[in-house]
Amino acid sequence: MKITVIGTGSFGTSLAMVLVDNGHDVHIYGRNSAVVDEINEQHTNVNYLKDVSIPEAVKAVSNLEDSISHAEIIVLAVPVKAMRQVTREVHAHLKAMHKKVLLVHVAKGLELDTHLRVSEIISEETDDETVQDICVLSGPSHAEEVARRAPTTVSAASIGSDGAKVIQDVFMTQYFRVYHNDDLTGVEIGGALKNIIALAIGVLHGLNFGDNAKAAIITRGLQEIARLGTRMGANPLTFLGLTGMGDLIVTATSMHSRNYRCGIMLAEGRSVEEAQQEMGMVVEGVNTTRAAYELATQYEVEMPITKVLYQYLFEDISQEEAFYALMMREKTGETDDLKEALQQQYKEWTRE
Ligand SMILES: NC(=O)C1=CN([C@@H]2O[C@H](COP(=O)(O)OP(=O)(O)OC[C@H]3O[C@@H](n4cnc5c(N)ncnc54)[C@H](OP(=O)(O)O)[C@@H]3O)[C@@H](O)[C@H]2O)C=CC1
Ligand SMILES: O=C(CO)COP(=O)(O)O
Repeated sequence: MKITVIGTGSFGTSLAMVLVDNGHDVHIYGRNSAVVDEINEQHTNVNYLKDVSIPEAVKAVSNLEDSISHAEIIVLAVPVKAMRQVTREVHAHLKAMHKKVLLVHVAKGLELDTHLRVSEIISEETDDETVQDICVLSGPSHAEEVARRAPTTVSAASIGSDGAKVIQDVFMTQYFRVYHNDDLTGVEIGGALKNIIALAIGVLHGLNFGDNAKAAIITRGLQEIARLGTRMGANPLTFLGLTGMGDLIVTATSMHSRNYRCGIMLAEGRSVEEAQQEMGMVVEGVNTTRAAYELATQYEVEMPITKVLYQYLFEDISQEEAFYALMMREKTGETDDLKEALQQQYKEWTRE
């Protein structure tokens, strides 16, 4: 198929490689012409993927209109904060061309202010005349490992009933296994909120709090992700899958993760702005912590780790205060909320 990836960053580049390996005719659009030239001439993208040789079949382009006229499927691989503007531009070109495509995004975060999931942003900026379906591809998939063709598993979900299965076919290769999942909300919430927990674990690592504390934050973090997710309509089981526990493990335990590394930098004394600047790549967990904290307040869901990280990032609470707030909060049962969500889900299944 003819596919255009929008975004010549780390994940966009590695996905373009997967698609070329799978026999597709792939263009990758980048706004930075130096990166576009580097991909076409050197077959590298050193600022985003070190020691990676990009197949010559990946054709980089710097003209958005041309890249869209090429595509039957468009993969949006830009950060959440750019998603609305990029989608708006893509939609305008599609409209002018009287063209309809399948859209798939791979971004992991929530929009600041609106708190929307990425498929909801895309929905707002497109219509049925330009878009067949809106899909997400998400799961434990560090770009650095995908680009060296290391075995990777992800999930696809979509607004319509067909998109996810088309995306499963399009991306699936020997080393990149794709599942489909009918829980779009759960897939997007898991992918977005794991970045908060990875950032928090990075801080713990930097402060040398130890492995017990890391296990606690990963486990309790998954609980609070599931708590908010199920209140937003997600299936609780999704959080035990690739886009929940899977992505949380890969992000909260790996030096590939920008969120984890950003947490370490914060613990070493860098400001949020300095850490993001030094990273040179997107750290979605910062904005998503703010959005999730506000959503938790709106839905009246308890998210103690998200709240403490929010205060650490934006309100300057001390490490001691953060530690005390988590360890000495009111006593609770371990599985109470999740039990309720599972009972609710079970009622839905048995009604069907
Ligand atoms: N890296 C990973 O391992 C994974 C990342 N993701 C998710 O994918 C999304 C993208 O991440 P990733 O590729 O890593 O990010 P990077 O920071 O590596 O790259 C972002 C890319 O988006 C481009 N970009 C930013 N704003 C615009 C814009 N307005 N118009 C066009 N291009 C734009 C940047 O261009 P420029 O170079 O000019 O700044 C850059 O090429 C994130 O939401 C991330 O969470 C998901 C799974 C794995
Ligand atoms: O989502 C990722 C792996 O699945 C990458 O996480 P980071 O954005 O923290 O690097």
